[in-house]
Amino acid sequence: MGVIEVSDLSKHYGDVRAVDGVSFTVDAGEVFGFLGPNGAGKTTTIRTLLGFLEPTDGSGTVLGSDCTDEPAMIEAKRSIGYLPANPAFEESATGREILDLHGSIKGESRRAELLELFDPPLDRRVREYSSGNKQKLGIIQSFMHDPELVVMDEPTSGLDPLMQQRFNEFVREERDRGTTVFFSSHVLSEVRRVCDRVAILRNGKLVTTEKIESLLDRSGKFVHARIRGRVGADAFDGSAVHDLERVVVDDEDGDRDAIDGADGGELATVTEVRFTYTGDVNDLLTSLANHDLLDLDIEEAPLEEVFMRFYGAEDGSTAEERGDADV
Ligand SMILES: Nc1ncnc2c1ncn2[C@@H]1O[C@H](COP(=O)(O)OP(=O)(O)OP(=O)(O)O)[C@@H](O)[C@H]1O
Repeated sequence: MGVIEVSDLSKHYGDVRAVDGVSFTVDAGEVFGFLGPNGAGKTTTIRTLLGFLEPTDGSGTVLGSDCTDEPAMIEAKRSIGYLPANPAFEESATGREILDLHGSIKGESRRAELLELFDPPLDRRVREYSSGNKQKLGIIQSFMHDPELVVMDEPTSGLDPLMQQRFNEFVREERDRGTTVFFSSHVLSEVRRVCDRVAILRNGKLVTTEKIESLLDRSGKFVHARIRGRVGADAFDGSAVHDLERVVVDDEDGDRDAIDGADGGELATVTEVRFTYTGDVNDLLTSLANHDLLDLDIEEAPLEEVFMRFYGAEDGSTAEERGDADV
């Protein structure tokens, strides 16, 4: 049995189908990313699973407890850590008082260790906290009783890049200790570093559940190259190249400074190409090696691109289903 099991779960607010027939399973010891754009239904799913909202239809269990069974959920929550989106701590309390309170209810065996990693100003009142410090307090609060499962709603919002990196390392170590982690995000680059699997939600429906590597393989790389000389549109042709943009910049006035990086005594011409690449990366490097490169960037395609490529249409049909040529 999965640590979280969701079967045909729906939650409607009047006419709004916030969650609409969603099914997935989170296995013990995995880091599972719950991805989707704003308004996709991530928070509603999480709050329903934790028993804060009544499902309209379908079912969910967390650590074996039915999410609609209040006494069972109270018991299960001893072994669950939860970090809501925008945690609402008592504003007049200090961080220390908040941790003391949570510790007295659920336990705090890992408090000191967590405070070494995430260090909010404990003696200040929460109303004076920055959003990043609130988030750090929330992370400590959700892990300090050493739960089996931690559920987090957009955990890195408000954290600076260094803290985000520390959080990612921490989550990987947690997985190695056997903790199951389920967290929502709308940023693929954020989850790709830590997740084993992801589910992608759109308009309340699940569009895919898959291993992060296979999603990244399918979504491809974003390539941006600056090439000395004039390069024809056919130089980067082929079924693995998508959304090719090519700009040729001629330095007709002989003003060499106009083209950054194009040096030498001759008139400079530079071709800039940008495209998404979904083929074998060795083939990409072979074709790039045929050119005199001035600069090259290759990075993971951003989630927005992945959405557009696979789930772009408003009706939820994928480009593949619509038979778009450029897939
Ligand atoms: N209490 C409510 N009453 C009516 N509609 C609601 C309510 N809460 C959420 N919704 C709607 O349900 C849909 C899903 O919202 P939800 O907050 O679950 O999405 P989300 O994926 O968590 O978004 P975000 O990334 O912006 O937090 C949205 O259309 C939202 O407007």
